[in-house]
Parts: sequence; C-alpha cells; structure tokens
Amino acid sequence: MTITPEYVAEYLDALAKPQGSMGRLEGLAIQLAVAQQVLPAHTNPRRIVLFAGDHGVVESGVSAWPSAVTTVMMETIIAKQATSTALAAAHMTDLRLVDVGSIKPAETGGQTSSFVNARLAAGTANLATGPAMTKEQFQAAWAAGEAEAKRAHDEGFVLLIAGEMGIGNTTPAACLTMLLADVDAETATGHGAGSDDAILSNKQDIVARAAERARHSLDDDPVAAIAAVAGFEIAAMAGFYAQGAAQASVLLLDGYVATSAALIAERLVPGTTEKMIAAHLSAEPGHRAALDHLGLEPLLEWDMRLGEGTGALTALPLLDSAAALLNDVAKLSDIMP
Ligand SMILES: O=C(O)c1ccc[n+]([C@@H]2O[C@H](COP(=O)([O-])O)[C@@H](O)[C@H]2O)c1
Ligand SMILES: Cc1cc2nc[nH]c2cc1C
Repeated sequence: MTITPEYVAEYLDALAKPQGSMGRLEGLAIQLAVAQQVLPAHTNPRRIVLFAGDHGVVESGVSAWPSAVTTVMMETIIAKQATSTALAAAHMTDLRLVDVGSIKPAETGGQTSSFVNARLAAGTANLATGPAMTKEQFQAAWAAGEAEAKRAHDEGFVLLIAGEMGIGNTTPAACLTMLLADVDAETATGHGAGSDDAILSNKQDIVARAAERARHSLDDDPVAAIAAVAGFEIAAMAGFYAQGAAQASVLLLDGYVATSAALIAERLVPGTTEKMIAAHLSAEPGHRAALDHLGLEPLLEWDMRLGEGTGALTALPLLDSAAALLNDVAKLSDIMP
C-alpha cells in the first residue's frame, strides 16, 4: 500500500484533537510518513555521518580561516567537544566522522571506532585555476558516501543525516548552486564562516568564473562539470543521499553545503529528494533558491550557518514530535462516549 499525503492527512484528522490543531507539525508528520512509507513512523535509531575535506581554492583567499582548521575541528569532533557532537548526544544520535580529503590527517588519540580515514588526496585542486578533482576522484568520494549510507542501513538506522566540515567549502557549494539551481553569483555567494566584504567580493568573482567554465560541459559530461567545482566531502554527501534514498531511509537535510550535495544527487539520480526533509534555512543567501529548486520547505529559519549537520540536529526534536503524533495519539472515535 502506498502511503499518500491524503491518507496521512485523513489519519491525522481522525485523532483525539480538533482537526489541524497541531498546525505545521501535521504537515511534517505527513512528510515523514510519506518519505518513510510506513505508519507508525520511526525516527529512531538515527545516525549522522560527518564528511570532512579540504579545498585548494582556499589558497585564493575565499575564507576567513586557514585549511588547518578542518583538521583541528575533526580532532574536536573526535574528542566529542564540537557543536555537532554536543547536539548529537543531546538528541541521541549516533555519529561517525569520515575524512575524505583533509590536507592533514587528524590525530585520533586512540579513538577510532567512529572515525574513518578515507582520504582521497590532500585536499582538492584549486577550482579557481582548473578542475577541483578528476571524475575518478568524484566517483571515489561518491562511493565513500554510498558505503556509509549502506552501512547505516545494515546497522538498522532509519533516519540519516549528512553533515560536513571543510574550510572553504561554501565556495564549491556556491558554484554548484549556480550550476545546478540556476542562481546568479551574487545570490549564490555568501559570508560562509565569517568572511568580510573584501573576501566576499573576491569569492564572488572566483565562483562566477568557475561556474561559467563548468556550465560549458554540463550537458555533455555532467559528472566532469560537477567534479570541476565540487569538494570531496560534498561528493561523498551526494553519494550518501542517493544511496540513502534508494534504500528508503529518511534523509534530514542540513544547510547550504549539504543542499549543494543534494543538488548533485538529484541531478545524477532524479527522485533522491523524495526522501528528504529540509531542516533549516541557512543564513547563506543562496540557500533559499537551492531548496526551492529541490521543492523543499525548511522547518526552521534561525540564521544558523555552522554546518557540521547542526541545523539538522537542532530540528530533530520536531521530527520526534511528528512521529509521536502519528504513533501515540488515540483515535477520537475510540474515546468519545
Ligand atoms: O552549510 C551551511 O549552511 C554553512 C554556512 C556557512 C558556513 N558553513 C561551514 O563553514 C565552513 C565553510 O566556510 P568558508 O567560509 O570557509 O567557506 C565549512 O566548514 C562549513 O561547514 C556551513
Ligand atoms: C571553528 C569552525 C568550526 C566549524 N564547523 C563547521 N565549519 C566550521 C568552521 C569553523 C571556523
């Protein structure tokens, strides 16, 4: 039996409450049940996989931060002292960290069970001067993400989040949003992790030129065009989403960088978005257009712009509330005398 939005809406209307009285939570309950194709719906167990990578374009001055911060933050995640690890613990979410291409490997301090070193290279090449990666590297990063989604499914996780850490990655995210959601460079390019106006203006030029170059080959060779302006962690997230959707996991989408990966997945594997729920609208100016392109409406609009899956983790209690509404509320007809 197919679980349609109409079927879930009728189900909600029959519960012990005035019809529509839970407002947008009812819409979320519909989204959840339709994405999962089961009633009762499940939001546990859930896992977040954080993908990390570095970006050659940082040498062109597109970030307020040096690439070394990617490794520092991976070590902070491994030590469970990051925002993402704090929120994952608060919301009972299993967490793994996969390094798909940092410049400097993380010191694990012996904690290796939830950390994977799958580095494809010491960062991407500079997308301002040539392709960020080869098609083979793109496919290897995609496969690393795919393997993580498969593993999560095999281990029984029903709700999956992809998060990322990568200094400079709002630049490839902006290029991909231009390329795949048809957004102009000004809208696509934002302050990232705190860039000032001078960095922003340089970043905008680089994004406009790189996206324009990639556009020439998009129809003939979409993978090459995407690989030219992607990041290893972004390609891995795209593979994670495509596999997650194929195995019918619910995918809770994070911010701007995660959405650029969703744009890749939807372009290469149409239909991936059907399993997605958009957690929040990032402060990055291009995020709205990227979500619109995918037909997704964000749950929260809280000016968050950290990445690391933190917007998705913040929205998780709303999904739990939606599942509780579907699973644990009596039928009005069963309680009325
Ligand atoms: O995903 C978002 O909405 C988002 C918005 C702004 C910044 N970030 C994070 O900030 C880093 C990239 O910022 P930048 O300025 O170095 O390109 C990277 O580690 C992302 O996780 C992420
Ligand atoms: C400190 C820091 C933490 C982050 N987490 C995700 N992106 C980040 C960027 C910076 C700079």
